Amino acid sequence: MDENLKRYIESIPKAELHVHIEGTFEPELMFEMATRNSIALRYGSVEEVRNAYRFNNLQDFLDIYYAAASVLVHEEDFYDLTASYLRRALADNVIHTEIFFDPQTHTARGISFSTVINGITRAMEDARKKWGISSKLIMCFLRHLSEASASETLQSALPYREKIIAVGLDSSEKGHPPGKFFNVFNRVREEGFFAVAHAGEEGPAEYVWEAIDLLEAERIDHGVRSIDDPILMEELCDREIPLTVCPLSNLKLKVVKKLEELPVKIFLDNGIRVTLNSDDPAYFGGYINENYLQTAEALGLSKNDIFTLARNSFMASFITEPERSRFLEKLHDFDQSFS
Ligand SMILES: Nc1ncnc2[nH]cnc12
Ligand SMILES: [Zn+2]
Repeated sequence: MDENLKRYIESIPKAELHVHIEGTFEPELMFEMATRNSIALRYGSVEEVRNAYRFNNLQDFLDIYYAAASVLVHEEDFYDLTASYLRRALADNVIHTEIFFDPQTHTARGISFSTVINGITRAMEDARKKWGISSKLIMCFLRHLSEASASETLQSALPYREKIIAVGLDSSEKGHPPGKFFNVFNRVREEGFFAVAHAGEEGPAEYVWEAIDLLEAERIDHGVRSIDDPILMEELCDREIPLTVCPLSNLKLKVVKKLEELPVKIFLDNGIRVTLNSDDPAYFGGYINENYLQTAEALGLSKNDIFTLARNSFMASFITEPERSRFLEKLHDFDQSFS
């Protein structure tokens, strides 16, 4: 790739809107925590762990991802995990990030909700003070579990409502349509949270319709299957509903055979607020800049496309309007002074 474009991608200020904190768990840190918490891992070395990261679909990945999370026990573990992601994101010039966490993965093994959320949010606060990185937290319900379990999780979250900006839906998509969570998402919105949902990753465009019409999701995570439905594409454009696309994730989970198949350029050219994100960077071989670089290379994206993607990331984020103006100003200043 052109050196100038590479430098532009690497240095442009951007927001990350789709990253699972449990998916940033690097094998080195996993071993360190397994040792300090006296938990046996089923792998003997970091290399063995990395070798196991070959997936044929979303479920293959989720099985390993949930197993690895069992090493996270104490508030300090959640703190360290979050701090190390934030440090890494900053190196990619992420100035704002909206982080997912999956409380049910932890509460199901007897870890309290407070341990998880206090560790994560303390690291977010410290990173803001130390490094100036802005962040927000999104709680996800695991869609392979019941709506009743999601409701219980929402109840546990209410004492921490000030720490959570939005509620989402993740895990195994096929066979678990958004409509399964219709009632709990009504409560999510009544309680004042924004709603988001993973949809149209492995599941059909119909699930994207359900997410926007039944759950009233304000942002769709992945959403790449929207390409199959021109009326849905128009709807996403008209209602300004952003998509948080995760290219390396889609490649590693075989949602696409090669990055050239990703409809990112088509979404851009149709005025859809598409953004690029890393999803589970420790598992998929790259943080956000690597996702931008490989996508730009595969799709022949221009500097102007990159600017639009970065601008979309701020337009699609759940920040206040003064914060958005401040970030957009930074973006424009960067673009003006880049040479
Ligand atoms: N790509 C993904 N899809 C659904 N659930 C997830 N949890 C973590 N990564 C995910
Ligand atoms: Zn995801």
